[in-house]
Amino acid sequence: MDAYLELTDVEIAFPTPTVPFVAIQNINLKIAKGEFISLIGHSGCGKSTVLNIVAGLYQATKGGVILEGREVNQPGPERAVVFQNHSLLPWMTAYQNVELAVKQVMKNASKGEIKDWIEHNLKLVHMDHAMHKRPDEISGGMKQRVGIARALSMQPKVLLMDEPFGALDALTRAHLQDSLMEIQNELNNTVIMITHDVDEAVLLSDRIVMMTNGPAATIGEIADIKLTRPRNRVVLTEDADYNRYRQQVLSFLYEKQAKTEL
Ligand SMILES: Nc1ncnc2c1ncn2[C@@H]1O[C@H](COP(=O)(O)OP(=O)(O)OP(=O)(O)O)[C@@H](O)[C@H]1O
Repeated sequence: MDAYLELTDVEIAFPTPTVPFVAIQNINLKIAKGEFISLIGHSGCGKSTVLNIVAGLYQATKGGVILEGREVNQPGPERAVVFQNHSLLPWMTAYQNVELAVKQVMKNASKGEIKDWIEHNLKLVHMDHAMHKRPDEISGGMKQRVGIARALSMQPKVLLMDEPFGALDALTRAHLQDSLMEIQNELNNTVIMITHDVDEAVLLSDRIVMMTNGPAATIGEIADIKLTRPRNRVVLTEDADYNRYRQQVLSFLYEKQAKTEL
C-alpha cells in the first residue's frame, strides 16, 4: 500500500521520578489517503497518546511519523483535531469560531471568499441555521458539529478525532455518525478516530486498529472492514459480515485483552 501517513516504530516514554514510563511501543501503521481508521482499546492504553503524536502535540521518544513524505514534529493546520469536548470559544458565535480557523489557512482570500467558505462548512454539518449562536445557546451535538466544521474548514490532510461523540446521547451520536459518513463520502478525508464504541468503529471505519493494554501498549490486531458504502446502521444489524467484525473486536477487547481490575 502507498502510505500517505506512516507511523514507524513509535514509542513514547514519559519521565517519572524513577524510571521512565513507556506508554506505547512498536506502533507501526501505514494509512492510505482517504482511509478512515478507528483506534480502539481499553481506557488508559494509549490511544490519545498515539493521536497526540500524530497531531504533533507529543514527541515520540523513538520512531516517528511521516505525512506525505515529511516528518511530523509539531502541530500544524494540515492535521486538525476534534476533541470530545468541543473546545469552542464561548464568547464567539459558531460562525466566528469557524472564522478563526479559516483565517489561519486562507490568508490571501477576500472577505467574500472567507464568508462563503465558512458558510459552506457550517452547511456541511447542518449548522447553517444556527451559525450566529454562541456555544451556550446550542446543544452538545450542535457544538460537536461546529467543532467538526471548524476542523474541516482548514482542509486538513488528516482529521484527528478523539472520541468526538463520546459525550453525546445515543440518538444524537447516531445522527452525527451519519453526518460524518455523508461528509466522508463527499470529501474523502483521511481520518483517525478514537472510540470506545464497537458499533461506531465498525460502522464508520475502513480499518479498526485494536490496541493492547498498557503499559508499553501496541497494536494487537487490525480488522479490515470490507462493508460496502454507503452503510446503513439498520440494514447492517442483519448483515453477517457486520456481526462478524463486531464479534472480532468484542472478542479482542473482552477476551484477549480482558481487563481484570476496575
Ligand atoms: N503527558 C503525560 N505524562 C505522563 N503520562 C502520560 C501522559 N499522557 C498520557 N500518559 C499516560 O500514558 C498512558 C496512556 O494514556 P492515554 O491518555 O493515551 O490513554 P487512552 O487510551 O487515550 O485513555 P482513555 O481511553 O481513558 O482516554 C496512561 O497510563 C497515561 O497515564
